[in-house]
Amino acid sequence: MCDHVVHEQEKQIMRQAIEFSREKMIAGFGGPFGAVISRNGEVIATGFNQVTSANDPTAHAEVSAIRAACQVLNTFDLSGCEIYTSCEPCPMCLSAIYWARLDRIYYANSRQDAADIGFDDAFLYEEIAKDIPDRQIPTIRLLEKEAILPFNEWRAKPDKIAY
Ligand SMILES: Nc1nc2[nH]cnc2c(=O)[nH]1
Repeated sequence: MCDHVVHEQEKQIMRQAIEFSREKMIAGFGGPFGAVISRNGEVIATGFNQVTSANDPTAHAEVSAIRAACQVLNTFDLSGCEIYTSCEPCPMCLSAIYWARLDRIYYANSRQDAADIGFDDAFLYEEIAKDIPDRQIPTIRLLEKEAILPFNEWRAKPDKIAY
Protein backbone atom coordinates (compact mmCIF):
# COMPACT_ATOMS: atom_id res chain seq x y z
CA MET A 1 0.00 0.00 0.00
CA CYS A 2 0.97 3.60 -0.55
CA ASP A 3 0.99 5.90 2.52
CA HIS A 4 0.93 9.14 0.56
CA VAL A 5 0.17 12.52 2.20
CA VAL A 6 -2.12 14.43 -0.19
CA HIS A 7 -1.05 17.99 -1.07
CA GLU A 8 -3.24 20.93 -2.13
CA GLN A 9 -1.64 20.99 -5.62
CA GLU A 10 -2.65 17.37 -6.16
CA LYS A 11 -6.23 18.18 -5.19
CA GLN A 12 -6.25 21.12 -7.61
CA ILE A 13 -5.12 18.97 -10.53
CA MET A 14 -7.68 16.30 -9.64
CA ARG A 15 -10.37 19.01 -9.57
CA GLN A 16 -9.46 19.81 -13.19
CA ALA A 17 -9.94 16.14 -14.12
CA ILE A 18 -13.31 16.11 -12.37
CA GLU A 19 -14.36 19.37 -14.03
CA PHE A 20 -13.48 17.90 -17.43
CA SER A 21 -15.47 14.77 -16.67
CA ARG A 22 -18.53 16.89 -15.97
CA GLU A 23 -18.15 19.57 -18.68
CA LYS A 24 -17.48 17.15 -21.53
CA MET A 25 -20.18 14.72 -20.43
CA ILE A 26 -22.72 17.58 -20.31
CA ALA A 27 -21.50 18.75 -23.75
CA GLY A 28 -22.28 15.25 -25.08
CA PHE A 29 -18.82 13.89 -25.86
CA GLY A 30 -19.26 10.66 -23.92
CA GLY A 31 -19.26 9.19 -20.40
CA PRO A 32 -18.42 11.25 -17.30
CA PHE A 33 -14.67 10.65 -17.18
CA GLY A 34 -11.79 13.15 -17.27
CA ALA A 35 -8.03 12.86 -16.91
CA VAL A 36 -4.99 15.12 -16.58
CA ILE A 37 -1.32 14.23 -17.08
CA SER A 38 1.21 16.36 -15.24
CA ARG A 39 4.96 16.51 -14.75
CA ASN A 40 6.47 18.23 -11.72
CA GLY A 41 3.12 19.88 -10.99
CA GLU A 42 2.74 21.25 -14.54
CA VAL A 43 -0.21 20.11 -16.66
CA ILE A 44 1.08 18.45 -19.84
CA ALA A 45 -2.17 17.23 -21.38
CA THR A 46 -5.80 16.51 -20.63
CA GLY A 47 -8.29 13.93 -21.82
CA PHE A 48 -11.95 13.16 -21.56
CA ASN A 49 -14.18 10.31 -22.61
CA GLN A 50 -15.13 10.52 -26.32
CA VAL A 51 -16.35 6.97 -26.91
CA THR A 52 -19.78 7.84 -28.29
CA SER A 53 -18.89 11.09 -30.12
CA ALA A 54 -15.75 9.67 -31.81
CA ASN A 55 -17.22 6.18 -32.37
CA ASP A 56 -14.13 4.87 -30.59
CA PRO A 57 -14.58 2.37 -27.75
CA THR A 58 -10.95 2.95 -26.74
CA ALA A 59 -11.40 6.73 -26.37
CA HIS A 60 -11.52 6.63 -22.58
CA ALA A 61 -10.35 9.70 -20.68
CA GLU A 62 -7.04 8.17 -19.63
CA VAL A 63 -6.17 6.78 -23.08
CA SER A 64 -7.06 10.16 -24.63
CA ALA A 65 -4.83 11.97 -22.09
CA ILE A 66 -1.95 9.53 -22.74
CA ARG A 67 -2.25 10.02 -26.50
CA ALA A 68 -2.26 13.81 -26.07
CA ALA A 69 0.69 13.83 -23.63
CA CYS A 70 2.75 11.62 -25.96
CA GLN A 71 2.09 14.06 -28.82
CA VAL A 72 3.05 17.07 -26.66
CA LEU A 73 6.26 15.46 -25.41
CA ASN A 74 6.95 13.63 -28.71
CA THR A 75 7.57 10.31 -26.96
CA PHE A 76 5.95 6.95 -26.23
CA ASP A 77 7.45 6.92 -22.72
CA LEU A 78 5.77 9.08 -20.09
CA SER A 79 8.10 8.27 -17.21
CA GLY A 80 8.39 11.28 -14.95
CA CYS A 81 4.69 12.07 -15.48
CA GLU A 82 1.65 11.36 -13.33
CA ILE A 83 -1.98 10.82 -14.26
CA TYR A 84 -5.01 12.18 -12.44
CA THR A 85 -8.24 10.49 -13.42
CA SER A 86 -11.73 11.24 -12.20
CA CYS A 87 -12.35 7.48 -11.96
CA GLU A 88 -10.16 4.48 -11.17
CA PRO A 89 -8.77 3.31 -14.53
CA CYS A 90 -10.48 0.36 -16.22
CA PRO A 91 -8.17 -2.57 -17.13
CA MET A 92 -7.57 -1.14 -20.65
CA CYS A 93 -6.55 2.27 -19.25
CA LEU A 94 -4.54 0.73 -16.42
CA SER A 95 -2.61 -1.27 -19.01
CA ALA A 96 -2.11 1.85 -21.15
CA ILE A 97 -0.81 3.66 -18.05
CA TYR A 98 1.68 0.86 -17.43
CA TRP A 99 2.66 0.74 -21.12
CA ALA A 100 3.24 4.52 -21.02
CA ARG A 101 5.40 4.05 -17.89
CA LEU A 102 3.63 6.76 -15.91
CA ASP A 103 5.04 7.22 -12.41
CA ARG A 104 1.84 7.49 -10.38
CA ILE A 105 -1.95 7.25 -10.58
CA TYR A 106 -4.36 9.49 -8.68
CA TYR A 107 -8.04 8.54 -8.94
CA ALA A 108 -11.31 9.80 -7.47
CA ASN A 109 -14.39 7.65 -8.18
CA SER A 110 -13.91 3.88 -7.80
CA ARG A 111 -14.66 1.00 -10.18
CA GLN A 112 -17.67 0.27 -7.95
CA ASP A 113 -18.93 3.85 -8.38
CA ALA A 114 -18.63 3.30 -12.16
CA ALA A 115 -20.53 0.01 -11.90
CA ASP A 116 -23.28 1.77 -9.95
CA ILE A 117 -23.94 4.07 -12.95
CA GLY A 118 -23.83 1.25 -15.51
CA PHE A 119 -20.19 0.98 -16.64
CA ASP A 120 -18.33 -2.34 -16.99
CA ASP A 121 -15.07 -1.39 -15.22
CA ALA A 122 -15.56 -3.72 -12.23
CA PHE A 123 -16.90 -6.53 -14.46
CA LEU A 124 -13.78 -6.29 -16.67
CA TYR A 125 -11.45 -6.64 -13.68
CA GLU A 126 -13.34 -9.83 -12.78
CA GLU A 127 -13.31 -11.04 -16.39
CA ILE A 128 -9.54 -10.75 -16.96
CA ALA A 129 -8.84 -12.55 -13.68
CA LYS A 130 -10.68 -15.62 -15.05
CA ASP A 131 -9.06 -18.47 -17.00
CA ILE A 132 -9.48 -17.98 -20.76
CA PRO A 133 -12.17 -20.72 -21.19
CA ASP A 134 -14.27 -19.12 -18.42
CA ARG A 135 -14.45 -15.67 -20.08
CA GLN A 136 -17.60 -14.31 -21.74
CA ILE A 137 -15.98 -13.68 -25.15
CA PRO A 138 -14.90 -17.00 -26.74
CA THR A 139 -11.12 -16.88 -27.17
CA ILE A 140 -9.55 -19.42 -29.55
CA ARG A 141 -5.84 -20.03 -30.06
CA LEU A 142 -4.64 -20.92 -33.56
CA LEU A 143 -1.51 -20.88 -35.81
CA GLU A 144 0.82 -20.37 -32.87
CA LYS A 145 3.66 -22.22 -34.67
CA GLU A 146 3.47 -19.69 -37.54
CA ALA A 147 3.00 -16.65 -35.30
CA ILE A 148 6.14 -17.34 -33.30
CA LEU A 149 8.37 -16.60 -36.36
CA PRO A 150 8.10 -12.76 -36.19
CA PHE A 151 8.57 -12.99 -32.41
CA ASN A 152 11.85 -14.82 -32.92
CA GLU A 153 12.86 -12.28 -35.56
CA TRP A 154 12.09 -9.44 -33.12
CA ARG A 155 14.24 -11.10 -30.45
CA ALA A 156 17.16 -11.14 -32.90
CA LYS A 157 16.50 -7.71 -34.51
CA PRO A 158 19.61 -5.61 -33.78
CA ASP A 159 18.03 -2.18 -34.46
CA LYS A 160 14.75 -2.66 -32.56
CA ILE A 161 13.29 0.10 -30.42
CA ALA A 162 12.17 -1.76 -27.32
CA TYR A 163 9.24 -0.50 -25.25
N1 LIG B 1 -11.74 5.22 -15.75
C1 LIG B 1 -12.61 5.16 -16.79
N2 LIG B 1 -13.56 4.24 -16.76
C2 LIG B 1 -14.40 4.20 -17.82
N3 LIG B 1 -15.44 3.36 -18.05
C3 LIG B 1 -15.98 3.71 -19.23
N4 LIG B 1 -15.32 4.76 -19.76
C4 LIG B 1 -14.32 5.08 -18.89
C5 LIG B 1 -13.30 6.08 -18.89
O1 LIG B 1 -13.14 6.91 -19.79
N5 LIG B 1 -12.47 6.07 -17.80
